[in-house]
Amino acid sequence: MISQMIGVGTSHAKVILIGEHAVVYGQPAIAMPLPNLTVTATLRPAFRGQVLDGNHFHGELNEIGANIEGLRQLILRLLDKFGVPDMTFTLSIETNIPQERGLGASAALATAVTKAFFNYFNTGLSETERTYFTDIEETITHGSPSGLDAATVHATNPVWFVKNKIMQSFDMHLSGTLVIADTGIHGQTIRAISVIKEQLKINFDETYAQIEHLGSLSDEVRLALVNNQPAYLGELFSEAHRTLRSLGVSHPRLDKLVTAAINAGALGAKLTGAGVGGAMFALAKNNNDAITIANALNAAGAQNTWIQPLS
Ligand SMILES: C[C@@](O)(CCO)CC(=O)[O-]
Repeated sequence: MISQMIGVGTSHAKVILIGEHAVVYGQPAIAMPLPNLTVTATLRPAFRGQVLDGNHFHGELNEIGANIEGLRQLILRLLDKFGVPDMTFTLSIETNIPQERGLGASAALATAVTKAFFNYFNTGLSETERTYFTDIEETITHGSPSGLDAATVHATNPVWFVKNKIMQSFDMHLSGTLVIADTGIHGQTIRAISVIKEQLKINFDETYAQIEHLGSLSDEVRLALVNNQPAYLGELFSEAHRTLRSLGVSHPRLDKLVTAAINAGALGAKLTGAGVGGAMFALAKNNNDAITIANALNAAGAQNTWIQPLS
């Protein structure tokens, strides 16, 4: 196989606007790309070793910590696919996506690494293959992912997603700005998913009704995005946060940031991603309001904030 001197792959973060958790049970969800938070993987041949060199880890592939087992398994599968299990290389990873905050860092990393290998071996990468390889990492890191993260870290538009059924990008026409804030606490996808599984065991009817309610909020959010109804959209986001909180996947720090955003003039706010830590976002009317809200979030203890216009 003819290879390039180096192989480069990039991908970006995502924010789930609505439908997290409910998407695991077949309800629709909407997520959008965050193009300013990116990851770049660069694969270079080396004289010895199979070395990962990233901001969050450095070392031999076989000695790397258990927290990146998903990435290790993905790389082994890629080496296998290209028939070079013993290839010696350095894989450099540069990223500004915060890890384990529900912003798609692991799916973005898996996609960037997959692209770097395909690029190195001069091979076209189909969407099916990209999803297949990204899922190898995601399944180990997150248990049984819905596929929403994997779909959105490669998208250029918002994605309407129903597990194993629909993945559709759509245009929104909303005047408004998102302010995303990091609680500084690691989100815990596997734990958060099991919180809801437990709730279903204890009280199926009520829990399932809440999951369906989140699904119906996704329908409404899509309409509000397309019809430019920011005030209504804000209410829908806040209602989703209340529902996720009553399902047990919020966190006092997330609730504090949601309240701070609303008090600072946000139209609505909610956690995003799996919750139990991680990130939240607020919807601001415009960029000026977004700055005021970001300041309020920082004052309320956010570790970091990002402003993302919606139009
Ligand atoms: C909690 C969840 O809905 C989102 C995690 O980013 C899990 C999933 O969709 O796989």
